[in-house]
Amino acid sequence: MTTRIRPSSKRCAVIGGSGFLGRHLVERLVEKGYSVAVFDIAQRYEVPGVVFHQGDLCDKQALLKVFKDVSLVFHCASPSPACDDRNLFWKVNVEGTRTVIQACQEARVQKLVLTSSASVVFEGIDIKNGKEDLPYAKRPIDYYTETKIQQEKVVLEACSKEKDFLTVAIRPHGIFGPRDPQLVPILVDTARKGKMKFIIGDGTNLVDFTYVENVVHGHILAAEHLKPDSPLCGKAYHITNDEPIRFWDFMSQVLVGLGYEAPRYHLPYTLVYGIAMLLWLITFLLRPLVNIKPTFTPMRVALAGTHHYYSCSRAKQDMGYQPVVRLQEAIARTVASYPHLKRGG
Ligand SMILES: NC(=O)C1=CN([C@@H]2O[C@H](COP(=O)(O)OP(=O)(O)OC[C@H]3O[C@@H](n4cnc5c(N)ncnc54)[C@H](O)[C@@H]3O)[C@@H](O)[C@H]2O)C=CC1
Ligand SMILES: CC(C)=CCC[C@@H](C)[C@H]1CC[C@H]2C3=C(CC[C@]12C)[C@@]1(C)CCC(=O)C[C@@H]1CC3
Repeated sequence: MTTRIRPSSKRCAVIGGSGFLGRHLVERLVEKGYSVAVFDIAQRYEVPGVVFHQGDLCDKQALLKVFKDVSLVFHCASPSPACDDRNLFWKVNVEGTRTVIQACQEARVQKLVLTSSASVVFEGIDIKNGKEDLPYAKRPIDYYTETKIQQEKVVLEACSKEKDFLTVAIRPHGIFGPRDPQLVPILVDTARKGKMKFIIGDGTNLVDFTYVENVVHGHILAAEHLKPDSPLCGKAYHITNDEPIRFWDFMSQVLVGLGYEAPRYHLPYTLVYGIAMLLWLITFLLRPLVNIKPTFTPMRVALAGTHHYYSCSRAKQDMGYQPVVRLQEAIARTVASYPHLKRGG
């Protein structure tokens, strides 16, 4: 009989470690003394001591090479929500995640921490202080959400004390911070095109925007508290800044901080949502001929015009989570990190 020596609990791999969240996670893990391997389809930076492996998470053999002697895997890879490719989402988020689980089990990885999303329960209708027991969206607005739901289910169902394989899902919402390729760049691009003049709805809808360092903190706490006898096994956790803010106040603060004007004129929510649905249908029908990416997708309009904020009391209770950077400080740091996106810059 061969006995396998358990790898140190500080040997981990980060799938999607080249991405926005992944890179912040890698940097913090290194600071905390973890030995880190990154697995991603692209390598975009270098960190001393971190080993990069370029590969597709759908490739089990490639994963197995990286998981050798690893006890903990963070899975924070996904196609961008902006890509509207249903096949790619299913292949990577669902089938690929099944492959990640198989590779973890074959390599005898003990813990898998998935980056899920709070949007798994969002179907365009107000959510106020939503808890983790809300049902999954029955009619997900886009393919990203549809596949994030399946991905989370697959990961949580794989949790097994008998197999010595424990899983947990972190559900962040509206991650922002330095190097984010989505939120601030999309916002500035929209402002530069002169399309940020309008507020969708009455502008009072509250939303969670979560600073990336708080999301990273939640992931590491989850990994460290995930044990056979802990309540975390097979569960999902909201991680937010715990300071819901009006969507349009957040947008205005970032825009004004970067030298752009805040939106002022109101448009009715149902009108804009209807136009976004129509645009989506037209782009869908024209897709064999041209690939157009509209700024106003139904999901974006829903995010901009409804309440969607979540309670993170479960994370506070089970893993002692508290945000480490408050919202105003987080906005100031974020704005300061984008000098090249300033007006006239
Ligand atoms: N950014 C946000 O506001 C939120 C993000 N999330 C989740 O957080 C995770 C990370 O998101 P971000 O860092 O914002 O995205 P990102 O796009 O910056 O990073 C994703 C990374 O995954 C990699 N990747 C994609 N397909 C891959 C494949 N087949 N094999 C290996 N690597 C692959 C990409 O190269 C990229 O480096 C995702 O799972 C996303 O669903 C959840 C809630 C909110
Ligand atoms: C809270 C949350 C889940 C945020 C996720 C990030 C993005 C979905 C947003 C980042 C910039 C936002 C944005 C819009 C929608 C949501 C974002 C893409 C608009 C398109 C909404 C309609 C407008 O008037 C323009 C906005 C530009 C920025």
